[in-house]
Amino acid sequence: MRALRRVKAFAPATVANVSCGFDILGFAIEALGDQVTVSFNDEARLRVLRIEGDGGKLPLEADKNTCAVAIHAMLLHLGSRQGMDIILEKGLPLGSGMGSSAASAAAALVAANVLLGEPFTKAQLVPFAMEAERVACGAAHADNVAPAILGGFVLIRDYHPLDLVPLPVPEGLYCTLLHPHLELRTEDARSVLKQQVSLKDATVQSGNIAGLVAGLYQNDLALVSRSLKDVIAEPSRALLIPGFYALRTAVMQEGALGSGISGSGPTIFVMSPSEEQARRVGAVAEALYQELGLGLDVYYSAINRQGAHVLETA
Ligand SMILES: Nc1ncnc2c1ncn2[C@@H]1O[C@H](COP(=O)(O)OP(=O)(O)OP(=O)(O)O)[C@@H](O)[C@H]1O
Ligand SMILES: N[C@@H](CCO)C(=O)O
Repeated sequence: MRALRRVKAFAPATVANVSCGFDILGFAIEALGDQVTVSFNDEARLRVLRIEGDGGKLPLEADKNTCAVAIHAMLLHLGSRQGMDIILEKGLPLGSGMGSSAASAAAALVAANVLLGEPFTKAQLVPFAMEAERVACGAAHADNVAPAILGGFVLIRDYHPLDLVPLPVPEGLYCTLLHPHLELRTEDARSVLKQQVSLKDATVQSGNIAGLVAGLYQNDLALVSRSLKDVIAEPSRALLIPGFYALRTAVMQEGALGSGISGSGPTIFVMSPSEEQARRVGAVAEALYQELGLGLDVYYSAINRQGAHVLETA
């Protein structure tokens, strides 16, 4: 078989935390994502040749761009000095809470892995993408990169050692993503979190994460709905998102299953039992934000079950 010279891959946006699963749960969405093309070079180094769609905001330096940082971690593990060129087509808004840095790293890893003849399974790529998250936001959290690579819902049962548990996706589950026109850096949104949790809050949060996982397994959307609550991160972060609680009230009145901050925000995710319901929720949210005089982008999406995948090879 002829060796590959170039691989282009896509990785989806992701919703991390999913309310009660701070740093330990995330899911992938269909609506948008990043594309990365990786090819060999003879320079024995990684080069980010071009970035499109970022408005010139992202770094081309290989030690700062999450595509190159992730591939570097992978090559280091292999003991390889192979040079690669990277082109990033950014489909995700920056600092949105939709796993922008993770999508770049995930797409780059899947492309580079295929280029190298697939020395790694998809799950084995996750630790390399976590190194990219460390560079992007100061914390090597896996709740965006794991679902971006694997698709669906992924639970991070433990980080030491990393124990990933893919979870079932209930039929009909649909997501509305409400992206207010502001940028919130994950690093800043992590800095507002309290470092101590009360026993009472730990108990409430444990009940909800267990309920959410059980709801996904049992295809029980009522249980999913009751479990979409966060008493740990949301109370501190909601203050950074204008209209957060008004939006929650409005979408719940419209029949949503639940809502929460997507990752570190400012995007708010809303879960619905059908696409039709998700669209009604979006319309209500748009009207409310218009009333508040604020800008809002709305995305509708099923849960992405495939995760990062190859688009083209040459
Ligand atoms: N390819 C990339 N290389 C380097 N930095 C990136 C890349 N893509 C995004 N970033 C930056 O990484 C930082 C952290 O991004 P981050 O993924 O935290 O944003 P986000 O979309 O808000 O996601 P989330 O809150 O879900 O983690 C942002 O400042 C963003 O501009
Ligand atoms: N779990 C991370 C996700 C960031 O997208 C956080 O909440 O900071």
